[in-house]
Amino acid sequence: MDEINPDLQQKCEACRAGAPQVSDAELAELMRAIPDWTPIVVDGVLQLQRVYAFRNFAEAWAMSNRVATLAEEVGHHPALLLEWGRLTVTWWSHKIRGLHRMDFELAAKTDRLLIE
Ligand SMILES: C[C@H](O)[C@H](O)[C@H]1CNC2=NC(N)=NC(=O)C2=N1
Repeated sequence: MDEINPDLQQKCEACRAGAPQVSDAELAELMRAIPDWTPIVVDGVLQLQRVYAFRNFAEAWAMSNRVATLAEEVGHHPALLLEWGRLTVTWWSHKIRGLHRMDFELAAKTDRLLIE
């Protein structure tokens, strides 16, 4: 098992067991900041999901690379489903099996990676 990069671990507030999940009130408030995203529940775990549409596979692929680069920078990772003309991005915090404020921040950052 290769050494876990300690500063990456520190960087990701949401990646620690015991990190706080957002409350229902915070969820409602935070969702207003990311109106194009949808809260979903998968295997009992609350997650944030958005489907981005593109003209072809290459553009969806390029966006997936930008999101992957963001994830590596912050040490917090989404699920990415890459298809022809579509990229589905799903953010949640694995360790706490739910949503941390960081998931909302990263959803907003993901939107800013779109190149119109
Ligand atoms: C060791 C590594 O830093 C941790 O497993 C990180 C990796 N990326 C992660 N990403 C997400 N979304 N949740 C996590 O709990 C998580 N943990």
